[in-house]
Amino acid sequence: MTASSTQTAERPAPPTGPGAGGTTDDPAAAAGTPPEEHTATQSAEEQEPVQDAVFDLRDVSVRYGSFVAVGDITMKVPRHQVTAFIGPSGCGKSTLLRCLNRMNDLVPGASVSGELIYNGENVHAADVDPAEVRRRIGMVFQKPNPFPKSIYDNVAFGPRLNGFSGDLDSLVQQSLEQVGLWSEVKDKLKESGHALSGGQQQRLCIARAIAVEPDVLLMDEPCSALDPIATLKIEDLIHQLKSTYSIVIVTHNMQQAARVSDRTAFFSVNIDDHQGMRTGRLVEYDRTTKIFNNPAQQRTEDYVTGRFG
Ligand SMILES: Nc1ncnc2c1ncn2[C@@H]1O[C@H](COP(=O)(O)OP(=O)(O)OP(=O)(O)O)[C@@H](O)[C@H]1O
Repeated sequence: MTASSTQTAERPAPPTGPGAGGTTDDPAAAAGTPPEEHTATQSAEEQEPVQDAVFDLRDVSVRYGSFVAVGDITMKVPRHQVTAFIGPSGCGKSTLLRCLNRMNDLVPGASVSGELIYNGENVHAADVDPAEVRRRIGMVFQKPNPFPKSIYDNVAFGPRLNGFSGDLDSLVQQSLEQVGLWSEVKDKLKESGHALSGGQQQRLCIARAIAVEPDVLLMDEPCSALDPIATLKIEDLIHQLKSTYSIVIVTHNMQQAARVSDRTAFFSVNIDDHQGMRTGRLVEYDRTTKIFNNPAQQRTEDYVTGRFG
């Protein structure tokens, strides 16, 4: 039995959660629209403590110009576990994810306030090199994006850039083995990465990310362009990789969040009374079993049971 199927058996699928088939007094929720302006949020003290945190976010807000896309996020992300970010479209999941490795610095007009501590260091401090942050905190995107290079060169690209002086062939092999791709590609390493299937391309991108020996992997909807079989392979891979890396994944697929993650952060959108600004807020953050089986916030329950979003 695979790791992911074990998890699936232990964790009920989201639609069987506590609110499924239940009633609500909120007409907006009953109508399937989110009662955005009334979103209650969990206080930092109510969050399940994280003993060993790789990230410690303290009142982090992210703006595009004057627009606050996501506001006042306080949470600790555990080391060597999988943390899922879930929530309706536009609540700031990807924005927050991209801030963790300063990828959002590349977006014109984007700015961050608050403290985003990674292994005890503020990643936005003046003396921190964003390129080094991105080497230690790798990223895998929604759409597989191999470079227009050979399979070998895709994996070797980062180590070469970093001046890797060890045995590159071994490193490429190990990285491809870690993502379960070696046996499928070992006889065609010189062929283009684009000649692989979508699922293989995504595993190649993960191999490329881990070849530079990062500490953290950020994954932004890594399976949304894949078929169910390729998706299961990536989910199995995520289970294996978490013993080596801390992983944060954005997903729209709640069953996937339930299957792969140890902790889940549910975000939603609040509408500012005066300006009508739609700002993403962290509604609830806890162990995944709690979020899907017994959430503290009504809005979380409405979301995970499919009542809105
Ligand atoms: N480059 C940008 N410039 C201005 N606003 C942006 C930019 N990128 C995102 N936004 C806005 O920030 C808010 C959060 O967007 P983000 O993509 O982070 O949300 P999300 O929860 O990941 O959404 P989805 O699930 O649809 O991908 C949205 O209102 C979005 O329109």
